[in-house]
Amino acid sequence: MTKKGRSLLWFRKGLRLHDNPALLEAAKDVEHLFPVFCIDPHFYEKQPIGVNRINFLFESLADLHESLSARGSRLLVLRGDPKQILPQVWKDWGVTKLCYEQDTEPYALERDNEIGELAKKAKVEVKTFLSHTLYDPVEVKKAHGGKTPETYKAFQSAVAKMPPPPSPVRDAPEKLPTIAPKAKGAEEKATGVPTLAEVGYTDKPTTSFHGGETKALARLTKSLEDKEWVVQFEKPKTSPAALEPSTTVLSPYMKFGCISARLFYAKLVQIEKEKKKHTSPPTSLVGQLLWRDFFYTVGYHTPNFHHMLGNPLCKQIQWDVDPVLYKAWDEGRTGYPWIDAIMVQLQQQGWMHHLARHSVACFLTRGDLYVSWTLGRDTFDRLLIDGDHFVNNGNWMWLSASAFFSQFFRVYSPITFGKKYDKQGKFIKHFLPVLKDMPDKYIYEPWTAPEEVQKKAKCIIGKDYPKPVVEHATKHKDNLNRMKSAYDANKSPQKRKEISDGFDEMARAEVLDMEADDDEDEEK
Ligand SMILES: Cc1cc2nc3c(=O)[nH]c(=O)nc-3n(C[C@H](O)[C@H](O)[C@H](O)COP(=O)(O)OP(=O)(O)OC[C@H]3O[C@@H](n4cnc5c(N)ncnc54)[C@H](O)[C@@H]3O)c2cc1C
Repeated sequence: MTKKGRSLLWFRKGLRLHDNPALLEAAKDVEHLFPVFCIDPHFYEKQPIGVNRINFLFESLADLHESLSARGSRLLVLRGDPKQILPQVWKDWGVTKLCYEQDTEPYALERDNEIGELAKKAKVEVKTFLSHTLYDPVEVKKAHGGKTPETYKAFQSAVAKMPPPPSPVRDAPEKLPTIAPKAKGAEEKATGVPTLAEVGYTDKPTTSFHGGETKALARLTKSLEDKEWVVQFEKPKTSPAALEPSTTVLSPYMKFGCISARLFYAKLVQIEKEKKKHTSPPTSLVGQLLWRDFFYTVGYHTPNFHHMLGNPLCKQIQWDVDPVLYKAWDEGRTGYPWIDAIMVQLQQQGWMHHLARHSVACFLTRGDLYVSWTLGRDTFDRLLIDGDHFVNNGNWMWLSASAFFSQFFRVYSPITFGKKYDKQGKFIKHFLPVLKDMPDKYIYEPWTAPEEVQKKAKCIIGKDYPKPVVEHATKHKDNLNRMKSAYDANKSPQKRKEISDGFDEMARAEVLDMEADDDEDEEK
């Protein structure tokens, strides 16, 4: 049988050849296959993305290009708005079928709807596949009696009624159809990936985590090597202060789809079966994957999930608009070494442990600074290499006690929490070398060190390292009262509306534009 059609495989997330149903479909029974990635200005012009994250993406694309090349194909990197460039290339290349993995983020839904319409007009067949999550959010809602599961428990009981997550599909064939040799402009586009400079970045990446399916699979294998560690994994028992990460650091690979969630899940379930005795959700590793799916499900079904205003799940809270405090937090200058070291880790590595994220998110919002969670979300979105729409928004709402979690009186101390894991403050000294000679006794509260000690440590507080921007002991108590009033107000629809109406979105935007002019929470 001679193969005739030409298909276009559009990579967006899902930057992998394993467990990629869209790829299998695109490669099936066609003469030529065009694997395409569009560098969409939407993602890096409208909102700044840190150099570590964009570099991680480019490394992932380069890896994909290599793996495709080994199979006789290549990655065609196009630049521009996919709504404009895809119709152009499918016309130029005579494409008859368009395949891609579904993306449920709001921007992607709108974009893909428009592209679907354009394809229909051009008589290009469209085939899409759900392979970024374990479960289909639409099916989960159905299993929950047509209601959105708004708690992890509700999500668990919904998925318990569903068939288990689909097994990963087979790997890409060893030989893929070639791109059509004379397709207009295709050869020039097959140059792989632009350099950082070409897309306007002057800084060099600083993270030690590198993108790509090859690295992702190696990391998965290494993470699961010690089966005892896997079956005994309990997230709250892993250390946020470990310099060698105490969890898998697979999140950036999951974000870009360099690793399949279904493959990760299948491997965990296999190990659990083999070992018999194992920890359980929510704290086990399987539990971590379910958290991800939970946020994807609830986020998909909640309008304005990424805003406070117009978001039915989110408590309306009159957060302070304080550019000075926000910037101090964003730049790691709060004067609390535990908080600042984590923020420096974010800038340098683009990744922090989950409980470290808890600490800084609580500090920015209800704990200390009383600044809006959406500002913290934006900082994370800019700097995290795993910055993920649903997971980031969901966790920020959680930590600010705006949704999902309501025990706002349980506040992380910026002084004692880190100490439980790292008495000597090795983590702090690593990320804040200015404090490296500060005696252990003062490392979490250097402003309490006598002048002589500060001099000896060559770190004068207020000069070499900032004084605390707020006094935790008093501020967190004031904030508790404010949170209590906010929670009371949210019980009345009228008062809730008054808070929303009074919240100044413009002031919030100005903060973003401005150029630098007792302990434990519920742990997951
Ligand atoms: C304020 C805040 C913001 C966050 N923003 C993000 C984000 O933008 N992107 C992101 O991937 N994670 C985010 N997290 C969740 C979590 O901190 C990271 O997923 C985790 O620390 C990644 O490290 P790991 O891969 O070693 O996790 P592991 O513990 O090894 O877990 C395995 C996988 O499970 C998933 N996972 C783990 N914890 C969570 C969780 N709480 N919610 C959802 N999925 C989870 C991740 O895909 C992770 O790779 C955020 C947490 C907080 C508190």
